[in-house]
Amino acid sequence: MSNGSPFLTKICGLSTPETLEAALAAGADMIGLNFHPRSPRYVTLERARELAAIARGKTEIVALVVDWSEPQAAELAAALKPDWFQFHGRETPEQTAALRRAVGRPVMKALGIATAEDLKAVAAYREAADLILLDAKPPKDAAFPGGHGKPFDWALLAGLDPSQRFMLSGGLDPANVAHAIGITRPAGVDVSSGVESAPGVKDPARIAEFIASARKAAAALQEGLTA
Ligand SMILES: O=C(O)c1ccccc1N[C@@H]1O[C@H](COP(=O)(O)O)[C@@H](O)[C@H]1O
Repeated sequence: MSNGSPFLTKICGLSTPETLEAALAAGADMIGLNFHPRSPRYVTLERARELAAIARGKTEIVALVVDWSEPQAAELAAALKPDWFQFHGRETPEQTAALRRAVGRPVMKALGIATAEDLKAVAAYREAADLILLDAKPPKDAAFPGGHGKPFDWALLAGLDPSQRFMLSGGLDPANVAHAIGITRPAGVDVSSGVESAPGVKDPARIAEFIASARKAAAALQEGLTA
């Protein structure tokens, strides 16, 4: 659980003004714009700028990229001016640090978790990234590395250094997010497919339900911790 910092909710892969407005109305702390071309949530720079103009100052704008070079990422930083970058590929700790220097803003680094062994990688990113995002690993034959709506075994996180701040993602949805928060005590939660009616099609009602359920569970946990 985050040590005193506010609990974060992130709705990722928004691609229309209507669903972005739904995320804002529901109180999303972060919204993700997905620049991975093979994703069903992919947005062009033009569309991203349109969405960012609506979102700026109301929520934190996160640009999601996969295995980009430093010049590519710096160019997007200048063109979009997101508040955060999310690196969701195979970026090493050194590449993550170099990318953070290149974009000049906070970064979150996604790490795939399938076994206890995978947790060993987390410590190496502690200095390189501002936030760690623990996600499920993609299926073996997947065309893109995230957004598959599959959870990992949350009990594995009992083996994580308790001082490690992280955001949880992978297969979260309105029905399971409270349970996931209770088990893993994350600093925040990130969702994409769990608030969709079809791949890439966000559902405003599910977005509202997800955020309300996550906030309620985080508040209950916080109360329990401070009582
Ligand atoms: O959502 C995508 O299409 C995507 C594509 C490439 C990299 C990451 C992607 N999404 C991220 O994956 C996790 C989990 O998503 P889900 O809730 O299981 O669908 C989330 O962090 C998204 O930001």
